[in-house]
Amino acid sequence: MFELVQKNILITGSNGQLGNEIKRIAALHENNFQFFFTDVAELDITDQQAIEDFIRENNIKYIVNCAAYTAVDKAEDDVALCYRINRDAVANLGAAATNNGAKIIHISTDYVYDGTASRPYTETDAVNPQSIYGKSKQEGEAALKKACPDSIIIRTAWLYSIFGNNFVKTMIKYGKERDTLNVVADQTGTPTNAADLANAIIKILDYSEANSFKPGIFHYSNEGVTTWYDFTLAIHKNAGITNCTVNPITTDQYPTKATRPKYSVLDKAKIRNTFNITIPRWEDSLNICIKELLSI
Ligand SMILES: NC(=O)C1=CN([C@@H]2O[C@H](COP(=O)(O)OP(=O)(O)OC[C@H]3O[C@@H](n4cnc5c(N)ncnc54)[C@H](O)[C@@H]3O)[C@@H](O)[C@H]2O)C=CC1
Repeated sequence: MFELVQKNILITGSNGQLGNEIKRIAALHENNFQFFFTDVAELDITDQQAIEDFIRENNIKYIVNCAAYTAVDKAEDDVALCYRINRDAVANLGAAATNNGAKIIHISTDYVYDGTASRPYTETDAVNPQSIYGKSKQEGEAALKKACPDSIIIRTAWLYSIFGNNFVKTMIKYGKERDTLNVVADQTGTPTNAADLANAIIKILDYSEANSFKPGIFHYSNEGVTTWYDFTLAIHKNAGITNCTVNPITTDQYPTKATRPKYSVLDKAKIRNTFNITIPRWEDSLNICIKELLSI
């Protein structure tokens, strides 16, 4: 008789934007997968022994690492902790996965690039991070590949969600409170609705079960290109905010501790073609998120 074997999946950092979005859709996939949702209180990824024990005791087959140190500017001063979470803990996860025959899907960032390109980055382009956060994530990728060659690394960008704090929520808040707002117009990239990335991750898990695990680096953001300024205009339009004038400014006019890439559009042909994933445009996904935010 055919026996359905559920595969156990550990989601780390599940109280964050991406982790919460995976939680939301997990129920639809419980026939194939049993999810173990954890965050730092239940499972601190810097605790190597705890990670080893958890993976072994729960017979984990896949780890989706959504845990990270994500405070980009704060990281410039909080260097040791940033590296502990974004590099050393990722190496530990990799070692624990290898020791226990598990596979990893790890999330990385467009900040591994220096942003000097003038065409979309492909996964084979040289990395050259310009911030502590970017460096820590890039070194995390390298440490993971060494500790667990059977890993998928997804570089994403400009993540937002109905959960947590993010640019979309902040611009809605400021748009309601202020008459004018200055937003950087010379940084180009693509926003990513974390719900879309969560769907892509589930699709990769399904694919891995049905076919084979395809290790490597992959890009994922929504489709299209924008700047923070144009993104803000779209946010306000979708949210029905009409009383706030948004002024375009340059990066020099808005200094931040951490250097951001000027250009970080990601080429996504590899993830689309490998896993047969359809990627929504950023305008459509923004519309969906804001509709949901306004209904809460
Ligand atoms: N937010 C963004 O704009 C972007 C994020 N990314 C990457 O995407 C991934 C997901 O990001 P978000 O969901 O936005 O992050 P988030 O900041 O919303 O969530 C991160 C989660 O990790 C948890 N965490 C931190 N330290 C931990 C530890 N030692 N043990 C266990 N959990 C710990 C936090 O409690 C939090 O719930 C991260 O790898 C991030 O670097 C990549 C590009 C852009």
